[in-house]
Amino acid sequence: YPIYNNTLMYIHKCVLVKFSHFIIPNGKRDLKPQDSRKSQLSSWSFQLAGILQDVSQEELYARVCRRVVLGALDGYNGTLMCFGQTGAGKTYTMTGSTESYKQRGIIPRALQEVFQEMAKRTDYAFSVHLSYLEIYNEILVDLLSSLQDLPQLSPRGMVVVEEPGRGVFIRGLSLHPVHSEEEALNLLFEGEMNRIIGSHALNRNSSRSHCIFTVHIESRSRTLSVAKYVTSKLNLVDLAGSERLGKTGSEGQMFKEAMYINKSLSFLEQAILALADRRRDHVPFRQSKLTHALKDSLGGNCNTVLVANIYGEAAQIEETLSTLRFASRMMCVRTNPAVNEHMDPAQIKKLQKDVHMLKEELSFYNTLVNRPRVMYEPLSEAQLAEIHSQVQRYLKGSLEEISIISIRQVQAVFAQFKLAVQSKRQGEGSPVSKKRLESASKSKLNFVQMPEREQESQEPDTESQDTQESQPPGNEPFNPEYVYCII
Ligand SMILES: Nc1ncnc2c1ncn2[C@@H]1O[C@H](COP(=O)(O)OP(=O)(O)OP(=O)(O)O)[C@@H](O)[C@H]1O
Repeated sequence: YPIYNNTLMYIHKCVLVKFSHFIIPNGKRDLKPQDSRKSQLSSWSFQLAGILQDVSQEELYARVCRRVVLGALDGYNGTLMCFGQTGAGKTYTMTGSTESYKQRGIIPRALQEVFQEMAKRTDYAFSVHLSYLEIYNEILVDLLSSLQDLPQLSPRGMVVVEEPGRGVFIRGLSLHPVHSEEEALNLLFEGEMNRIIGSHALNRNSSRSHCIFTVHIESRSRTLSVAKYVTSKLNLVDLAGSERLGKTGSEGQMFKEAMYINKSLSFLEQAILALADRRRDHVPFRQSKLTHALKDSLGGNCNTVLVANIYGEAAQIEETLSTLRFASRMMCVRTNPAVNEHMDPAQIKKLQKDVHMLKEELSFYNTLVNRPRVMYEPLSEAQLAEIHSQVQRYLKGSLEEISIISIRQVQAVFAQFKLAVQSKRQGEGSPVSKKRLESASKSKLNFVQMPEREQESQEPDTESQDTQESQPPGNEPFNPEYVYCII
């Protein structure tokens, strides 16, 4: 790819990171910037997932983000993070341009997708909350705090905390329920506005901060009354631009801002290096507010995508190389995405109560129809042995029928038949050992849910069915092929 072409204003803006080969052009010595005398290299290669050159916002979203956003609706945490030098297009990529609808960025598109997809998944009840955090010079700022009636917390009142079962979260950061794309977009714009107002009031540059827009999703099945529910966090991160201190000659407040940014980005890089190194068991997440806030969003069970924004100008080669180096390090971080499932204690209690009530109903019903022997507890060893013996006697013809007393018993009988067929096929013959009997009764579900093809192959043809029907029950020799006809 002809990256260093001075005629290009932006080369495309986004390099995305995962496995593939990205090569900066060979032998373009003339395009090497004047001030990189230290390096004699004129070509570099980086392991990245792909390069997006001059692509539309729509294509970028489809290729890089959609998978992560849909994953969040299934219960996987997701992080989409833009990284790169100042002015390389991170905010454009993440939020987009206000000039036209077509140029909207990842966040508005992700919100649209979340609500559209939720409307399609009618079997689930979703709830969505939003938060918008800014980290400026190691100070946490809630960009949506103005929307709450609660007294405003001072920045010092907000802290990054970790709790078992809840993971990492910011204590004091406001969470806002949203029910439609429109509501969610309003909050995004409110946050953006607060970011600008805050930066004017405090006389600081709004682009010199890290921003984390988080979509918190919770889903519960509407059809199954299970105590299980699923949660996820979709973090959309616009990092502050990296910049060499010497290059801009910044001083005063700008110098301080740049120092904080570089420090936090360097801690981010250290955390990523540690995450990528399997021999390291400690990852220094607590070194900065940024890494601490992103602790469970970089590696672990999270779907993480880094979008590295770069300039296509030769004069920016130092920053471009440093961005790509960072990106290729991120490539080495192994993640193991997993659904965040939780059990709702209140729902568990309710289900236990329901089971208790149903058991009482059943026992009442059994008494009415004079069936007091029915048991609903798992079968004991003695009961399993009795079933084993009954089935053996039935197969030999010495027992005419097995009386049905409960569903559990029917399942254990079925499991016995299955074992008998299997051992006959393997030429082992009966009797079936007690150990196999126990394991068969445990595997009753497998038996009930036999795959269709297996069922088909074990079903006798009509002819043999007829033959079997015409045989008198009782003293005929046991033919396992017919067992499933009985079933
Ligand atoms: N792909 C693009 N197409 C058109 N304009 C773009 C593109 N990328 C960025 N721009 C424009 O370039 C300017 C700088 O981009 P942007 O503010 O997104 O950079 P940034 O990396 O977020 O900078 P900073 O680190 O200072 O926040 C903006 O005016 C933006 O609209």
